[in-house]
Amino acid sequence: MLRVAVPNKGALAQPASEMLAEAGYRQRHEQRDLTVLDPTNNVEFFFLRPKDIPIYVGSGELDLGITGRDLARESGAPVSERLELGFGNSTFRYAAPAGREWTVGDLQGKRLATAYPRLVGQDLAERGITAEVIELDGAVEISVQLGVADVIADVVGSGRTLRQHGLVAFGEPICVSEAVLVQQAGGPDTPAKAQLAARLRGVVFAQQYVMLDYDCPKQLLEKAVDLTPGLESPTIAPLADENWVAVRAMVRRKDANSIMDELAALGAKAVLASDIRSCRL
Ligand SMILES: Nc1ncnc2c1ncn2[C@@H]1O[C@H](COP(=O)(O)OP(=O)(O)OP(=O)(O)O)[C@@H](O)[C@H]1O
Ligand SMILES: O=P(O)(O)OC[C@H]1O[C@H](OP(=O)(O)OP(=O)(O)O)[C@H](O)[C@@H]1O
Ligand SMILES: [Mg+2]
Repeated sequence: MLRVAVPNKGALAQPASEMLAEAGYRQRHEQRDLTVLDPTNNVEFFFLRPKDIPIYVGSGELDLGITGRDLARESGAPVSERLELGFGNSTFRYAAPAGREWTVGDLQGKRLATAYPRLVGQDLAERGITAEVIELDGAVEISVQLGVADVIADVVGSGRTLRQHGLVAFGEPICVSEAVLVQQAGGPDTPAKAQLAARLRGVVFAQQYVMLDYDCPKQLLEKAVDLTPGLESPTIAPLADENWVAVRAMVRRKDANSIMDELAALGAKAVLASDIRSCRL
């Protein structure tokens, strides 16, 4: 039976479970459940703190886990990334009170609060900077206001929390993070691990694309196909009106609207975009 760790709380919990459900796996209905058995797929899911997941996976007790890249690096556990999952996107950055220009050199001798002491310690050491690292568990942005720190290093998503507390980020991000599927570094690969990864890859990929359908006058087909080459090549189907064809092709979600604009300008009609839920390529 494949044993898989899933975040039980926090920013990754819901999207991780939704992605697994989309990939056909049974997920918990009760927020407090710590395990769910999926006998159909021969998988047992363990709902754990995202910070602890690299420890379980790195030790080999669990086969795969979903966590943040930043947390995996912070843990120091021997895990490797198998797949980027495209949610939980954040940067891990230094921040300090707004109102002056900060540079990383200004960190020298400061009191620096963080929930990621290992990542920060490594970064400071690489830069040859000495600072007093104050380890907190969360709500790090408020520590400056409360007087226990001069600067912080923390996760930035939208940047709203920093702004709310009068802080500005500075320096290059220490880590650019997203949710990742991790496995034990150098651990054995098995068909069961590969199957779960392939199913998730199908969902991740599907989320990055939409399916475009449109009607195209035959004489414009070549130009239209240039705009929508699809993965292999687009499907072209005849219409009752022999001067027109129906075209179907996958396009990147981020490009979909501009391609639709161009198709409409070209003379295509009934240009439709629809979601793809999963795929195998
Ligand atoms: N606001 C956010 N936007 C994007 N990603 C985020 C955000 N907050 C956290 N993350 C990411 O989610 C992952 C887990 O962080 P999270 O804050 O959920 O865990 P935690 O701090 O251990 O739990 P909790 O906040 O519930 O105590 C990390 O990889 C982090 O980078
Ligand atoms: O840039 P934003 O979109 O505002 O998000 C960033 C905030 O979100 C996370 O906090 P979380 O809710 O996990 O609380 P925590 O600090 O207690 O972990 C993170 O630690 C930041 O504080
Ligand atoms: Mg948090």
